[in-house]
Amino acid sequence: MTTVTAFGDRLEAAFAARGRLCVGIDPHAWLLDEWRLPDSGAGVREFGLRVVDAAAGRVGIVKPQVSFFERHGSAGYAALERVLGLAREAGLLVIADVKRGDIGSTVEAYGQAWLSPSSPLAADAMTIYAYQGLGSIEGVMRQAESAGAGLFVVAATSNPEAAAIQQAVLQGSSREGASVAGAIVSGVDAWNRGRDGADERAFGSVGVVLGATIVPEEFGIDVSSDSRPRVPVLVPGIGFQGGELRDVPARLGSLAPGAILTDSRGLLAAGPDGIADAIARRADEVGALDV
Ligand SMILES: O=C(O)c1cc(=O)[nH]c(=O)n1[C@@H]1O[C@H](COP(=O)(O)O)[C@@H](O)[C@H]1O
Repeated sequence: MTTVTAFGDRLEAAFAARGRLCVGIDPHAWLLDEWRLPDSGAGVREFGLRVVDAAAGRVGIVKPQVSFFERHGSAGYAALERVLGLAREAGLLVIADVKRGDIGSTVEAYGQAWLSPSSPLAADAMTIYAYQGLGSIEGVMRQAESAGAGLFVVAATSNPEAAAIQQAVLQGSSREGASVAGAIVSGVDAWNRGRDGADERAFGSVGVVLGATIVPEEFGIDVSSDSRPRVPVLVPGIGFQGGELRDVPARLGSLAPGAILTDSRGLLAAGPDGIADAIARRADEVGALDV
């Protein structure tokens, strides 16, 4: 039987080696234009490969947003397979930003697509939704664990229109009275604490997504209690969406040590000639944060 290294342990190693900046790979049509690349499968492939090249050795984590590849159908998927493969060969931890969610058996099929080591789309982690109930993601959490992969469950997002749903209060369950976002974070935390060897681990393998533009406490998320293993927290929304890097540590409070600061357009807009320097500068800024 082959042993797998837990995603939380691999994340800890990535933090130690390269810090906590994550480079988003989001080939928007306007960025392809600025990068003088065609808006096609070949264009997103070239874009993705160049971003991976610039990220390798400067950061430890990348996050391809698959929607921009899906726009080009099978050619986009072929491009994505290459980008995922190159990123993993370069030693980067790859978070596939796929945002999947459904009944349990279907989520597990998504898990096979994105987390199974034998899949052509294999990544180290994927983003998911638990809006069909925390129970609907239990199977994929187990699947991720056996593959040594990670999951990031969307909890409180960076877009302003999300608050009405994510701040809503649960009724008629064991988490009665908790907000949707709060229940997701505490559910993930409880899952990580219940794993074998949890006591020795710095980080769990299931994380949450909390936008840099929001204040977690306003979403009913407890940021005062220190939990171990720590919950990895994917933090998007810096720069283009108005989130400030310097606000993140105080806002995340006790969750801050798990923070993965992710930036897409704020780096990609530097263009093909400026991307490597932009990544290096942002990595220094992230490294200077008190988390
Ligand atoms: O899960 C995500 O990464 C995510 C969650 C969220 O709350 N907000 C959010 O913007 N994202 C993703 O993070 C990236 C943000 O892109 P930039 O605003 O260009 O840095 C996009 O790929 C979004 O899909």
